[in-house]
Amino acid sequence: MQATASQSDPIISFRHVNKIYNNGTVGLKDINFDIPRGQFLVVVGLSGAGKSTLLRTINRMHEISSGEVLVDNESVSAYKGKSLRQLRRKIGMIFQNFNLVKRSTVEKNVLSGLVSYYPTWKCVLGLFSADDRKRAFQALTRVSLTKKIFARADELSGGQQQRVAIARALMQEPKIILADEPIASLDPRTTKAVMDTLQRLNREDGITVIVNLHSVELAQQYADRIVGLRAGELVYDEDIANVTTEALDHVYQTDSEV
Ligand SMILES: Nc1ncnc2c1ncn2[C@@H]1O[C@H](COP(=O)(O)OP(=O)(O)OP(=O)(O)O)[C@@H](O)[C@H]1O
Repeated sequence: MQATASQSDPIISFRHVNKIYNNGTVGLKDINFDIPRGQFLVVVGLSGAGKSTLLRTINRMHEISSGEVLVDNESVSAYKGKSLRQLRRKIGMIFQNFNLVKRSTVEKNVLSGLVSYYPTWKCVLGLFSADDRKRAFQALTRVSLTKKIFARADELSGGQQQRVAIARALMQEPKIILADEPIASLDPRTTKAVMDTLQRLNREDGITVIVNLHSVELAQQYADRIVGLRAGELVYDEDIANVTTEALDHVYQTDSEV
């Protein structure tokens, strides 16, 4: 599938997106908004508000029930097989629990970001080209972790492991990074290192970054724009210049308080 987007088009658009889980739970309710290329967007909201669901509709980890999610002007629902793999290549994803192979080296974990480019057996046997190993080194340079390249992943701190996960995503040369609560299990110092790394990739490489966060303080510190979800609905959407703590508090009211 050929992307036909120009630089001024949004990189992602939500058009009347609804997601109802099989058990009837409403995940998302009539979501409508655009994300411009190169934005650092933070999504906030109470636990269960729909933040993870929203993020996962972008790379089709979750299927939507109705509406449209567009990436580069193409509806992601239309992608199948090879084209779906290509869509997922341009979207890196970072998880709260890092999703590393803990007994493998940092280098092998980073190289596994190429899994959609290599046959699985080559990945399992670790048969990567010298060129790709060079790229893995460069990706680790971007997250300031080259010294740990031959360490086992489980020898690293949580923050370092998350930066390995970011380096792994960089191997895909992503246009978009989705980060689902990337700092939820980290202490304040390592949180800063991870958020600073995401900010650097956004500013220096122009990668569009979308981060789900519980912390309003961090959201205000890093975001270009904050959107807020409550019970699957978009209830807040402001550029950072217009964000006020009082208005954000409204996002965190429970249904009985609204
Ligand atoms: N696989 C699923 N099946 C049924 N309901 C689900 C499923 N995944 C999520 N939900 C429900 O959908 C709603 C939105 O969940 P989601 O995980 O997107 O929220 P969240 O804002 O990311 O929460 P948290 O901050 O706790 O991660 C919640 O009510 C949740 O219980």
